[in-house]
Amino acid sequence: KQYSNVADLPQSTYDFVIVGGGNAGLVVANRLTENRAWSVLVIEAGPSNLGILDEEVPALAGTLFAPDSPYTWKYTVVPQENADNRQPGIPRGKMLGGSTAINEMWYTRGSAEDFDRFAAATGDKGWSWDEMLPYFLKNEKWTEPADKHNTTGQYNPAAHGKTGITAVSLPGYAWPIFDLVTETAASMPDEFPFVLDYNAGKPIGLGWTQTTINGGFRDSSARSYLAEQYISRPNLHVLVTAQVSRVLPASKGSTHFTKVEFSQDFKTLHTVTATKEIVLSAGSIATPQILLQSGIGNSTTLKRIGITPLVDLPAVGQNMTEQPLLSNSWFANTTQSYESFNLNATQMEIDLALWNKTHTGPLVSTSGAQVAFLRVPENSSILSTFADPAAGPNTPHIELEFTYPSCRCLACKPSVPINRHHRCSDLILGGSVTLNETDPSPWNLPVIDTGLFREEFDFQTMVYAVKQIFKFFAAPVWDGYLLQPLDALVPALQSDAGLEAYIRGNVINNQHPVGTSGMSPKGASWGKVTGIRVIDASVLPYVTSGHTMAPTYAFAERGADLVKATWAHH
Ligand SMILES: Cc1cc2nc3c(=O)[nH]c(=O)nc-3n(C[C@H](O)[C@H](O)[C@H](O)COP(=O)(O)OP(=O)(O)OC[C@H]3O[C@@H](n4cnc5c(N)ncnc54)[C@H](O)[C@@H]3O)c2cc1C
Repeated sequence: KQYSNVADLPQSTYDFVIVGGGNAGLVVANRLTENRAWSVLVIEAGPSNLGILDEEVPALAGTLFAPDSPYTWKYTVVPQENADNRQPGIPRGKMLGGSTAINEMWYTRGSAEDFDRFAAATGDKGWSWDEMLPYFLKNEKWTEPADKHNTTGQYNPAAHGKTGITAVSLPGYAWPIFDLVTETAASMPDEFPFVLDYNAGKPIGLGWTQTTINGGFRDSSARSYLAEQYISRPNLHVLVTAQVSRVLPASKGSTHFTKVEFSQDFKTLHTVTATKEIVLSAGSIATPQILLQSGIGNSTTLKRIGITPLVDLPAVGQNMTEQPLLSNSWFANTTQSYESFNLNATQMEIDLALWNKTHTGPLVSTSGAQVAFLRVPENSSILSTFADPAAGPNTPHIELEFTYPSCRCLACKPSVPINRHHRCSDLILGGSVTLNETDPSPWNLPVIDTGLFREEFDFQTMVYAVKQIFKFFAAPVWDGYLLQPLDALVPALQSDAGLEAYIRGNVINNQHPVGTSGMSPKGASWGKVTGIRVIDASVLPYVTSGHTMAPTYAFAERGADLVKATWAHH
């Protein structure tokens, strides 16, 4: 049952208390309450997802993570010295479903090598590709696209789960650029080979995007793992609009944690007790923030800001890896575009009426339907100068997202630009989440550094990637369709200096931070606490070579199994 007022909660002691009702948290809540003898409380800072139209309609996602959205945390990053000291945003979902309720729904698992590297880093082969694949399948319910088109040759059925909980489907509306992208790739097969299914372990190539869309609706973790048949379980309580400040030890100075402290008005503090475990699933920014506020982190820093250290664990909040993202836009000679409904109220009414009636049409689309996962060439000077940060030879360095013709800024209104994102999916080492030292109040936002382009490999790879995009769109297929580049891109096409300035002046974060509570090697002797487990994207030791929702689902499925195994006989 869902509660919005703490006074209505029927109990103050649960077997498990889960902090954060997002991607991972709701998987864990669902799986633990399969055991009817266990009681579970989820505490979520944001509101319920129900009744929010933008959360239902895939194409309206952009409003959910816009800076003025009520459904995101207002995190900012420190000036990024390798990106013209700009401070690109890093939104995170703040409602039931967490970031799966506001994200762009791309379902990408990463490469098999990414997971084998997790297994090597942790000494736990349970995180390897072969052992994680059953968890991907357990999460996934392969679903036909909204337009029910024939999907033969667009994915590998053998790689997908049919009976899981979260819907995954292929694009459900045919945009005109599909054929142009396919034709261009076919004319450059060495550089843009076709990949039937980038989720089968070897993602390199250009193929069709898979997304968590169910019959035209976004399928967030709230819509799937908290569907009516689950939220109605008597042993599952979900409290919304309640923000957790700390986890508290069983007794003063103890490293066994049993209580969760939270508030609904940022004045009155409440606590609930977990008799078995507290599961922290507040995401890559908030989970380390809560740990630090609770005295788990770098003891020296904690003491300096007046927090009593309980466990010295300097890695908390450190080792963030993220991905740089850059949009490159040209004007296009078409009226069939995202822009038609973004900027034209009448068109939006027509498209929304269609969506309401049939759950089909352009609004079932997320940002793109085709994607290329690529490596910089093995003989390039980049790879001879820098160590290859990828997990292996079948792991991409670059992702090119071919988005629909769109324009999200009014300045572009008279024309219709085609908008392509791409980003390096390599590692940025050294991003961090730390407490605000001048005011470490638990209700304050933490200090975030995503370390954009701190690694020169990332920058050089971005240069290479943009040049590949220029080559792709110079193909004759685009004549007559593609018009001039947007003004910002013009200098980039003219000189290397112009390209560098353009990249540094426009790169942003890709919303995939991980590693801030990264897993230690199995059996590590340091930083031990009992009573708390972290299950969310923050535990991934490195970012995968793709987006982070699918890995988080799979990690949460395995995480839930590990919790179950611990308490199987209690
Ligand atoms: C705008 C955007 C677009 C993205 N696009 C994609 C995409 O297309 N494909 C993809 O794979 N990935 C995408 N991602 C990334 C992906 O969604 C996240 O990596 C993943 O969902 C994170 O899961 P999580 O469980 O760690 O955290 P979240 O899903 O963010 O869940 C954390 C939850 O904890 C709650 N919380 C936080 N602090 C507290 C507190 N103190 N007390 C109580 N509750 C708290 C939050 O409100 C939230 O509900 C995107 C992310 C964003 C933000």
